[in-house]
Amino acid sequence: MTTPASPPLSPRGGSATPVLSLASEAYPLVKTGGLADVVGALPAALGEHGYLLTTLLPGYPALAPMIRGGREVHRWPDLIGAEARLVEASLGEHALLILDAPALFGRDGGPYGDTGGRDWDDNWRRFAALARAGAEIAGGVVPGYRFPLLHAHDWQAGLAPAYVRALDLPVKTVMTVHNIAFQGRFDLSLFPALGLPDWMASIHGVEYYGALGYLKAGLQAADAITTVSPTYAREIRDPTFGMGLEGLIATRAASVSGIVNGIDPAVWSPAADAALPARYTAATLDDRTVNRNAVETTFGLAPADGPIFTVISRLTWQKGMDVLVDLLDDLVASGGRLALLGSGDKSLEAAFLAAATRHPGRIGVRIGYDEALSHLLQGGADAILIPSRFEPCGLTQLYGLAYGCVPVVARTGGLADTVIDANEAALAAGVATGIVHDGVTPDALRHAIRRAIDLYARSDTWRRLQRNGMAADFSWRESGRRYASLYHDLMEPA
Ligand SMILES: Nc1ncnc2c1ncn2[C@@H]1O[C@H](COP(=O)(O)OP(=O)(O)O[C@H]2O[C@H](CO)[C@@H](O)[C@H](O)[C@H]2O)[C@@H](O)[C@H]1O
Repeated sequence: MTTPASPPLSPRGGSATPVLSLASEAYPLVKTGGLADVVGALPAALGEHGYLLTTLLPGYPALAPMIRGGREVHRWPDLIGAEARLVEASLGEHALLILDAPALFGRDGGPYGDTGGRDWDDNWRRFAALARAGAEIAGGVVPGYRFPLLHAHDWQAGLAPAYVRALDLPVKTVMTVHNIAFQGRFDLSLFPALGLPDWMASIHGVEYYGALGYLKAGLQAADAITTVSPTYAREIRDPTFGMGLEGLIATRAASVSGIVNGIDPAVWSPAADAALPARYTAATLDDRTVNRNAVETTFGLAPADGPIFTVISRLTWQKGMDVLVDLLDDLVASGGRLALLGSGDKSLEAAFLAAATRHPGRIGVRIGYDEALSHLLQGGADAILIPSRFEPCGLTQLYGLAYGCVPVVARTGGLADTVIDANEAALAAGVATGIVHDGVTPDALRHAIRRAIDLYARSDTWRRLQRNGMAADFSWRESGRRYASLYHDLMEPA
């Protein structure tokens, strides 16, 4: 069905085409990972192309001040079993709708689980409510609002395209996969509570290997599917990366595309970063030394000649942290140091802390989540290690490139698409930006770390790597254009 060509109703007026972006996190309001960065940056990226994105977010406690200061525009007495209201708010230029449902979202802990990291038992209800609200809002349930296009991010928004279909709404849908490993699987017995038509309890709807699959539902129902890099878009057709969804992705191949993430220059720019003791550009890279010294002090590293590696990551198997942690004695013996910021699997956290105890002055570990510290590390460390087994796009290598913190990455997903290995040909051609290794094995990673240490010793070559990375364009310009073109094609098919 084609969207009627009626003039778009824009909540802020004007002639921009309204799009509802639906997600469980958005920087700077709530962030547990890269999803938030992307959802937070898309409105500005698409604004340049005539689309006005409004982001619908759950009313977590962190949003309480905005809920208090916002304007109620709708109420649901029973949204998947909970009372809810919709509050209009904004953060600077970023238009927001907040789903205020205290029974679902008004609780301490993270967006998905309690303070101990245990998933909430009712996540199925919380994110079904978010998705149902999103579909209804896009369809026009709230006076003054209608969105001809709904853009759903990850499994938490995955049911939204299914609701659009079930309610037969004149809304086009895009499902973006930031990580196919997280799928939102729940017991099939919960299906009746979702309020979807019976036929959707099948493989053609939300059923998935005898369970409910929220991401699966979105992939099945959406008009278009995107993921966050071209390589990952190809990889997820393969069982190694598709995590059981490869068949569906392959079936829908004509509707799947990969659009690499950009970075938000308002947040990630070494020339204007308030979190850095010294701001710098490619022309003033010597000034980075001040930040490097701050990294040494903060992480208790003793001055030395070799490079300071950093890791800023969830400490998980996906990120290859189990392989890296076993190589740290070698990294130190080869002349490297490490400043790590991360949290995740308890056994990995303990293993990194043990390595720091074994190598005082050479390895510093900060377990936790610290946005400002992540900026200091990008602005002061020499190289960032990202040995991911799979990486849909990856943002920390992009921040590394922009900050002259040379990325050392596995050749997978978006890492393969954004870092050019410093082999002799690429060095000679002046295009190398980092070090890329094949496979996440101890040998491959050890070799990559040693290559980085050797290259670092060739200070002119290292400078060139830094400058090449800093000159590369990972702004949202091109990716924003590609999303805009997708939106356009969906709403006004040729
Ligand atoms: N301890 C810590 N303290 C402070 N900041 C920390 C931190 N640990 C991580 N971060 C920050 O969190 C973000 C993580 O970004 P990634 O691209 O690695 O995404 P992630 O795997 O979460 O998400 C998924 O979605 C994104 C977005 O599409 C994809 O790029 C990615 O491949 C996919 O796995 C970065 O902004 C990083 O600086």
